[in-house]
Amino acid sequence: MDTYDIISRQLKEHRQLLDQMEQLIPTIATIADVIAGALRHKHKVLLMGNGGSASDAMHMAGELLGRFLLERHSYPAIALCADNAAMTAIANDYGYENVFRRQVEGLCQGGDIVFGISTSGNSPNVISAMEEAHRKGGVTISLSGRDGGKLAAMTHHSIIIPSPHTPRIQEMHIMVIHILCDLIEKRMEFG
Ligand SMILES: O=C(CO)[C@@H](O)[C@H](O)[C@H](O)[C@H](O)COP(=O)(O)O
Ligand SMILES: [Zn+2]
Repeated sequence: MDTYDIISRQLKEHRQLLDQMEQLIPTIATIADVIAGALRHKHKVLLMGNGGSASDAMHMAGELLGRFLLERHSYPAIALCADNAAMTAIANDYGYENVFRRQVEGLCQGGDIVFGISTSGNSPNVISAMEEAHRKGGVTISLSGRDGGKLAAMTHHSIIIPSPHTPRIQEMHIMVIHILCDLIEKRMEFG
């Protein structure tokens, strides 16, 4: 396959997947309502993911804490993957599987949103953190891909991107995150 074909195939995969996103509109709207409802009741959002999904978690936390498009007050959000000292200490002392679980144990209060991002839906550290979130009374939301894995099956609200390709799943995840931030901001500021 030549370079043109490689690029063209990836653009086509992206376009075809984008066309399938319409079916997720009701779920995206519900999740935006759930997050805005929690923020209105003074709860916070805890986010997590590995690799590219760690970037997505930090990206979303930044949009909520800073702003998306509107001038407004800050919404409380913490990307659990962003604290290098906590991540390395917990990984070193308790194992990588517990890097998010331990932070959820310390930070999550009943009604908080716990938002996990995993393309496979099977990253053990995200799944373990979601189990802890349920114990603490958190409301769990997942973004995944493929068949959703264990993560989609266990979270209260779930969006599964119907693709087997990790990069394509991640491209749709960031789009969903931007749409969520837009809806959350509008619901928070305009009701
Ligand atoms: O960004 C990419 C691939 O596009 C990678 O960094 C990828 O996020 C990592 O391999 C992750 O460890 C994959 O974990 P997950 O999405 O299955 O939870
Ligand atoms: Zn990536």
